[in-house]
Formats: sequence, C-alpha cells, structure tokens
Amino acid sequence: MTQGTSVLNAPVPVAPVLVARGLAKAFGGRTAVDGLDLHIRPGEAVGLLGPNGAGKTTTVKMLLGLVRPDDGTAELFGRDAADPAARTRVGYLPETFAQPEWATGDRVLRQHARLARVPREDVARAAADALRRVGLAGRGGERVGGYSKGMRQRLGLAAALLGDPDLVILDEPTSALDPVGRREVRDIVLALRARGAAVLLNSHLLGEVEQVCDRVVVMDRGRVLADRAVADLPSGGEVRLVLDRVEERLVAVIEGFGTIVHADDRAVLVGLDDRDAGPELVTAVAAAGGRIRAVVPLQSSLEEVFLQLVDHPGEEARS
Ligand SMILES: Nc1ncnc2c1ncn2[C@@H]1O[C@H](COP(=O)(O)OP(=O)(O)OP(=O)(O)O)[C@@H](O)[C@H]1O
Repeated sequence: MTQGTSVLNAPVPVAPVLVARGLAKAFGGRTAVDGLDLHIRPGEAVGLLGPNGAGKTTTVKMLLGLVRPDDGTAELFGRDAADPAARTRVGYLPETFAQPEWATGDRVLRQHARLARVPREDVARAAADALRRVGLAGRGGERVGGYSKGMRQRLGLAAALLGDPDLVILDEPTSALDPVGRREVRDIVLALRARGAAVLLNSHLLGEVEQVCDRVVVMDRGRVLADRAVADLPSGGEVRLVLDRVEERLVAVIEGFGTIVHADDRAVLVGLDDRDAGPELVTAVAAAGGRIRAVVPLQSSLEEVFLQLVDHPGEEARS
C-alpha cells in the first residue's frame, strides 16, 4: 500500500471551529473572565450558561474578536479570532440587535449579506430566504422602527444566518419571542447542526438549551464550573400527577415513592426519592384505582444541575 493511499484511508480528524485557551478579561480591575477554556466542533451545539454577570457576553465578544483579551487566545477555524477572514464564516446575533429605525428589514439584511460576503447577484435572494426562515416573509419592506421587539430579534437572527455560516453564535436569541418563535428558533438550531454548522447558544432558558444542545458549559465569575454532555445529565426529580380525583389511598401510594411537595383535589406534585421511578409510580397509582390524566416531569435536570453548581460551586469541584 502506498503512503498516499493510507493517508486517504485514514479517518479525517475533525478540527474544532472554535478554540479558546486561558481567556481572561478585566474591566477597571474587576474580573469578567478568568482563564476560560472552550472548544466547539462542527455540527456541535454548545449552551453557554451562567448567572447574570458571569462573563458570558464578554466571552462571546472575545471569541468574535470584538473585545481584546487581557490574556489567552481565541481561534476561529484555526485563525486568530480578530482576523476578519475568520469572522466571515461566523454568524452572530448580539443580545441587542440595534438597527437604524428608518431602515427597512430588507435593507438591513442586504447590508449584512454584503458583510457576510454573499455574492452580489445572490444578495436579494439571500435576504428574502433569511426573512422567510425567521417568519418575517412579507414584512421586509417595513421600517425597523415599526417592528415589535420579537420581530427585531427575528431580524437579528436572520442576519446571523446570512451566508450559511459554519459557526453561529446566538446571545439570548429567544428573549423577546413568543412560544411559537421559540420553537422556530429551536428548529433553526437543529437544522444548522444537521448541515454540519456549529452553534454557541447563550441563554437563560435552560429547557431550551437542553432540547437543542449537545453540551453545556456552565460558568460563573468568569470561570467554567462544568462542561458536560447533555446526554450525561441526570434525569429530573419532580413529577406532577394529574388525576381524576386525588384520594387518600392514592396519596398513601404516592408517598411510598417520595415526598409530596403539593397536593390539591386534582393533582399531586411529588419529589421522587429515585429519579427513575416515574414509570413504577404511575403503575402503582393505576393499580390502586387512580385514573391518571397526565404525568408531567417538572424540573428540568439541567436547571437542577445549574442551581447546584452556581449555589455550591465547591461541591462540584470535589465530585
Ligand atoms: N464594557 C464593560 N465595562 C465595564 N464592565 C463590564 C463591561 N462589560 C462587562 N462588564 C462586567 O463584566 C462582568 C461580566 O459581564 P457579562 O456581560 O460578560 O456577563 P453575562 O454573563 O453576559 O451577564 P448577563 O447574563 O447578565 O447578560 C460584569 O461584572 C459586568 O459588569
């Protein structure tokens, strides 16, 4: 076998689209980011979580070359994040998408399409496609000044999608959106992953992150507290059982599975001793004659992990 053939047959290593090493930034002596490491591979969606002031937006801005780190490095596609050639492959939705009030949505997108180096002859089509993808088809001729908050956010998302970027960074993309809009954003993120693009999602909506991300990075006070695959998160612990009628004998059965947090005539909220015992609980209640109308797992497991980490960071460090 020639050397050339063996090289061709070797598995192709997947280079990360984004690598940050030891990123640090302080503003006027106050530390915002404190030695942060992060990587994202093609097709991967990573949720960046943390309480207010944790350093998420500062991190994102350093990753985009918009804020110069005091220390550490950020690379996009193997180039320095501040290199404009690397930026052209990145779509970015900032936390606040500010645009001139007088400009039409279509004009804003055409401008962004040119910045994203969409070929001149494709700009009009790309702008129209982007409007359609975010549910603004037919509204591109209106001025941004007349857009609602949610429409502005949708427009920002459309701008981030122009030019089919290989990495899309979304800073709170659904904060102004109604439930339909949130679902549409989830579908957009899933479609991006399906075509091999990477996504960095900065969001306080943990359920949303859990649904679309492969991995979550939890940060606080500028440091990474945890970097975990979503599939490895423990399952949630609280279940609400909605019954035809809550009777005392059913309550006794339910108490055998955990602590009753709340009960009324129709529903019981129970914190399970064994998080995986939901199916057995349902079987036992049904066997005791309970007519179950709904079983709702309540607490997001990610929410539990997040609160645990942020409230008791030392405990995670020991585990
Ligand atoms: N331009 C700036 N000048 C001074 N301080 C700043 C600046 N930008 C960020 N900070 C500070 O850095 C810290 C991290 O802020 P950052 O916006 O990165 O947090 P965040 O995790 O994105 O918060 P949130 O969830 O509230 O958006 C905060 O203490 C903030 O006050």
